[in-house]
Amino acid sequence: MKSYQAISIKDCGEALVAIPQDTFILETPHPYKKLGAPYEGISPYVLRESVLKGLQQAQNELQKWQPGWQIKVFDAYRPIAVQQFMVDYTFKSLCQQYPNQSESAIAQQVSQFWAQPSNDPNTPPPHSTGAAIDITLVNEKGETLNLGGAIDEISPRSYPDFYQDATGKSEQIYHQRRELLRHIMFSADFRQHPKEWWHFSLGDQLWAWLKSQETSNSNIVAYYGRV
Ligand SMILES: C[C@@H](N)C(=O)N[C@H](C)C(=O)O
Ligand SMILES: [Zn+2]
Repeated sequence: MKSYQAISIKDCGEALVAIPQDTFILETPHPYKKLGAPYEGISPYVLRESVLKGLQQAQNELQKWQPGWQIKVFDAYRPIAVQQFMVDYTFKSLCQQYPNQSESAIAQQVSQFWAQPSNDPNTPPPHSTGAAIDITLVNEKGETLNLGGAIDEISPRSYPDFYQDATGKSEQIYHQRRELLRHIMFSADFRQHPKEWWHFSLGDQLWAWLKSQETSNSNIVAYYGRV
C-alpha cells in the first residue's frame, strides 16, 4: 500500500461532467481505447465538476504566459477494469522488451507508474475518482509540444525534474515547458505525481497526501473517492 492510500475519503458527491472539446484538445483516438481497453461505453473524457473548473482556470493561466497555447488531455476518467487492463498491458510489454529482467523487478517498475487496480473503496486508483488527469501542452499552431519524454514512459525521464540540471538547449526547453505545466496546474491547486510530469490531480487521496506533506497538516482528507 502506498502512503497516500491511508488518507480518508469523504466524497463530496459531485457529478462527472464531460471535458468540452471546444475548450481543450483531447488526444484522438483515445490511447487506451485504441489498445482495446474495456470502457464499455464509458467516456474517458469526464471529470468531477470542480476538477474541470480547475482545469479551465489552469488553461486561463497558461494563456497569460503563452497566448494561444492549450492543454491537451491524454486521459482522465478510468474505470477500474481499464486500470487493470493497462497495468497488465504495461507489464506484458515490458516483459517482451526486457526478457532478461525478472517478472518481479518488472512488476515493481510498473507499480512505480501505475496505481494498483484496487476494488477497495478506501484505496481507489486515482483516475477512477474523476479527479486525476494526464495532460501535455499544445502551441498556438496546434502542435503538441515535446516535453522530453512520452506520456506513460516507464523511465526516470518521466520524473518531473529530470531535466532540471541539463545543459543542452533542447533539454532546457523541456524543463521550462514542464515547469510551465506545473505552474499553471498548481495555480489552480492541482498537485503533481512525484514521478510523472503529465499526471495531476485535485481532491483525490494523492492530492490530499501531497498537501498534508507541504503543510504538516494531517487532517486533510480527500473529497473524491471511486465513481
Ligand atoms: C501511468 C499513468 N498513465 C498514470 O495514470 N499513473 C497513475 C499513478 C495511475 O495509474 O493512477
Ligand atoms: Zn495519470
